[in-house]
Amino acid sequence: MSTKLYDSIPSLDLADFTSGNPEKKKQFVADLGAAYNAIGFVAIKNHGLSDELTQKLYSSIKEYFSLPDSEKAKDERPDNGYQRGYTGKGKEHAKGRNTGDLKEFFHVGQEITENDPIKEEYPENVWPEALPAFREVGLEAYRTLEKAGVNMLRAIALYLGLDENYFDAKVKNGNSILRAIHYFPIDNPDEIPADAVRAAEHGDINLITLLMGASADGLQVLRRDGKWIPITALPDQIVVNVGDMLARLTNDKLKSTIHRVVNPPRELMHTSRYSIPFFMHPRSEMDLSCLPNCIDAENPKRFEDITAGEFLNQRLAEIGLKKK
Ligand SMILES: O=C(O)CCC(=O)C(=O)O
Ligand SMILES: [Fe+2]
Repeated sequence: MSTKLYDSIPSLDLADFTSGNPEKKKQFVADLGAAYNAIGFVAIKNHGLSDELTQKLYSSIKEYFSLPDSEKAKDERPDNGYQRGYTGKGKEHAKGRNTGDLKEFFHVGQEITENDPIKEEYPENVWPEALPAFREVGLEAYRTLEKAGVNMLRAIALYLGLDENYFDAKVKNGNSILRAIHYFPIDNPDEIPADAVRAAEHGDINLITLLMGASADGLQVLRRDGKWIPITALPDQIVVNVGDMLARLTNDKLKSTIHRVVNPPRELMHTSRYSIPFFMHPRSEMDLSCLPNCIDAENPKRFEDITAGEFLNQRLAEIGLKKK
């Protein structure tokens, strides 16, 4: 079967799925499935994030990353695999590489407000002392993106022939992470390793990723024919892509598309780039074994059975954030 090759990623309106019109909802599911089959990425509007919240979040993370590195280092938590707080420049590398990416980032994790034993599993969030306003805006963005993610997973469930609410309980109080990234300025490009890039090619670990700020230049996705396609999303859109956990669950029916962030031209290496992905993770106990209806003679089972928690730990070691 040949699939259509996309020159850009398709745009969809999440309101078509949520507004209660059955025809539009059905079309959204069909379009999403086709796009995920072919390229693994879509741009979404009506995701629930207001311009105001987006602006506030960006201005506070810009302020944070402008602090001296020694100040930000106080927010590092290596003992939990950097799953909360700050991660310093060059610490993370893509799986299969040793050269660190040219980025620093800050993680916000799930805050459990009800009686759920999973609270014990999660490290406390870290809130930068110098930036008290960050907490409220960070958590509001977290909850908004989580809600949009639940709706995307409902559409994905329908596409897969599952119950619409298949993922709901699995992601409730899940281990999702909001990651604010700063691709820092490089004053002298000769001083960095020759093969260092902003984000080397990789697949995301989680179920799906919802990416704010993908409109800035640099993000590219690897098309099935081996060509790199630049992502062009409008400012009011977020980009939503399939991660490795969903690829495993669906036995690659939905593929985790490899992507990267390339360096700007040499004369622009002294400029910053910011982006904020939300990595949607389920609870650690979720079984990622391939769904039986995604396995057949043409598609034999490709992945070993594993839980989400085990898979995450394996991957954190492979990218340099957790000791092996
Ligand atoms: O910065 C971006 O646009 C993408 C970042 C990314 O792919 C990631 O952090 O996994
Ligand atoms: Fe990514």
